[in-house]
Amino acid sequence: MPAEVDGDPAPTTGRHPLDSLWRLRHYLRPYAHEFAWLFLAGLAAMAAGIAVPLVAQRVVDGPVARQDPAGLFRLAGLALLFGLAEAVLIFIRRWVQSSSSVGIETAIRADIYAHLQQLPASFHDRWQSGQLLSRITTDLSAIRRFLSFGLLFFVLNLVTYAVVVALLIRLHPVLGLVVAVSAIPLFLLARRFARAYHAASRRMQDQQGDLATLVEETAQGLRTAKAYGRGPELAARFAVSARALHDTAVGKGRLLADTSARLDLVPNLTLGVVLIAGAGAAAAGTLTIGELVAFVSLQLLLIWPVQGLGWIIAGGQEAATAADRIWEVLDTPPAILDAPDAADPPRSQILGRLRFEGVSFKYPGAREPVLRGVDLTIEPGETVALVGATGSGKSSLLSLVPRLHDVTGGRVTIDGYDVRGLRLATLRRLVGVAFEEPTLFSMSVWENVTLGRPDAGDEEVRAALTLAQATFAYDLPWGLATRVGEQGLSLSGGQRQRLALARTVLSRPALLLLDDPLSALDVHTEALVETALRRALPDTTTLVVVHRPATIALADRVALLEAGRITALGRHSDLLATVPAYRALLSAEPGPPADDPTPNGLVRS
Ligand SMILES: Nc1ncnc2c1ncn2[C@@H]1O[C@H](COP(=O)(O)OP(=O)(O)OP(=O)(O)O)[C@@H](O)[C@H]1O
Repeated sequence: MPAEVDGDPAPTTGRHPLDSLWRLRHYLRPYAHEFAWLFLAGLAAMAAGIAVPLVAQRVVDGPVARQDPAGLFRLAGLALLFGLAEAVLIFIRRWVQSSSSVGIETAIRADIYAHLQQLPASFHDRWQSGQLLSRITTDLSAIRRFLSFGLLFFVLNLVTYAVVVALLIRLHPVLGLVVAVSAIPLFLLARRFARAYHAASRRMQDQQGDLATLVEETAQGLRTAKAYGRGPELAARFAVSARALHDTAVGKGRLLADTSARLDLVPNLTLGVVLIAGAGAAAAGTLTIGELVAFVSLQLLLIWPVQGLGWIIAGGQEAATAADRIWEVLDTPPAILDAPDAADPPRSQILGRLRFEGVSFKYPGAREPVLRGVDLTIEPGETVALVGATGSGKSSLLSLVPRLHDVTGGRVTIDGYDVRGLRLATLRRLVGVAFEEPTLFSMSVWENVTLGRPDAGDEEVRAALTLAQATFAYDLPWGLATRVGEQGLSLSGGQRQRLALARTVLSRPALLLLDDPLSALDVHTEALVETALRRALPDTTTLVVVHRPATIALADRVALLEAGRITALGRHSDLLATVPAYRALLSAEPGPPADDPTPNGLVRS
């Protein structure tokens, strides 16, 4: 797959609005039994409900007309029995209903979450987290609500309508046909409403996602906002977004109210016509009083299905647009996957020779490549410092090794294996990465540090913490059991970086990629960590992005990255002596123009 479409949201096609919902049908399969019972119980309850007016007809035309108390009691008992059966069946239906729809919601949520984990970093770069959050919460709730109530009542109400109309036609064909014809305006109204509501639902769900993103950004950036006194601006942005959501919600509510009123009018008008014409027919003797009672009672059974139609269509459209939004995520192909014949070499066979061979890389959608033909070989156990101006592509280069992104040209190899030909799980065990901005999850220090090595023992964890100069963790209120990360104990930037580094080294990778992971430490502590790293991991190949000359000097070699290319490679002291651009970068000296990388006789790429 070309990198340009790597992680792009799936394009929306001109499909029918309900297609997305229909595509979720395989989630119903495990609950097919429960749904079958659900519909059976629903249909049986409906039949019991319809039977009551028919019994009433027998009562009026039979025992009441003949003044037969015994027959009256018999038929009244029968009506009572139908009523009881209806109540029991409704109870069974509700009982079954709750578990299956929640089960389906949970299964879809699990799939979305698993898929999000597989999607490449470029997908997450471009999707707002609030949009993902709203899909996995509110959109799924809309689908659950529709599966619990809407779908069932849609089917039951349709069947009720058809059965009742058939019975009405049997009772009195002309009046029955009047009721049947009333379905035409109902259909037209419902179709118009469905279209308008579909658009409003989608707008509202997108706006909910925007609002969730805003709230998340505000929570994360609260300190910055306060420091710059930007609270009022953020509040104003929030108010605009909240107002838009409010307006859409009100519009949707009014659309539903307006349509419900029109829908309501149809059965009530029909009832009026039937009452007048029915009374005439009864007077003319073409309809018995009992039949008229049954006709009107049956027709009253149609009031709720018609009244509920607006709600059901609204719920169906909300579920359909929610399903659309969910498929936009699920249809995005996970571009970075295991190759079919992916290699899985044992760790003991990997020495750790890292090579970038003519590596080029362009972010999806970007006009210019960030890296253009990078050639660099790092020998097993060697430490190379990667140096370059801000934005020169250092982090991008590192991200290609564990395949957070894939190269768009050339290749990256580890001991001759193209990283794209290694199993992802193997690759990520071989490569340990520590970033400048460390992520600590809302878990204990122990869980955070052992994330890549859940089997690590006390001694190994202690050694990793010592190496990363992170033994402060033992002095936290609950020692390593102290919860950190979001909603956990607040740690300083340097403390977080050292815990993240301990996590990286604990996994004993063959290759260590350190993306300025000690920037928050003082120079002295940084040097302590770097020296300890080299002593404790002598066989580990290390590529480290650093800025301070004292730390750079600890590396075996230094690579200078300029405008997407390695323009100089050699020992720190040699580069200082011979490469003006390098000297300029590490001091306050102005360097040569950016388009004139002059590496002065050192290894050039
Ligand atoms: N996810 C991304 N999507 C698109 N462009 C990106 C992305 N990340 C970085 N870039 C662009 O790629 C270029 C190189 O960024 P990169 O982060 O690799 O530089 P860097 O050398 O590590 O910078 P620094 O020293 O400031 O961390 C920059 O111009 C940046 O705008």
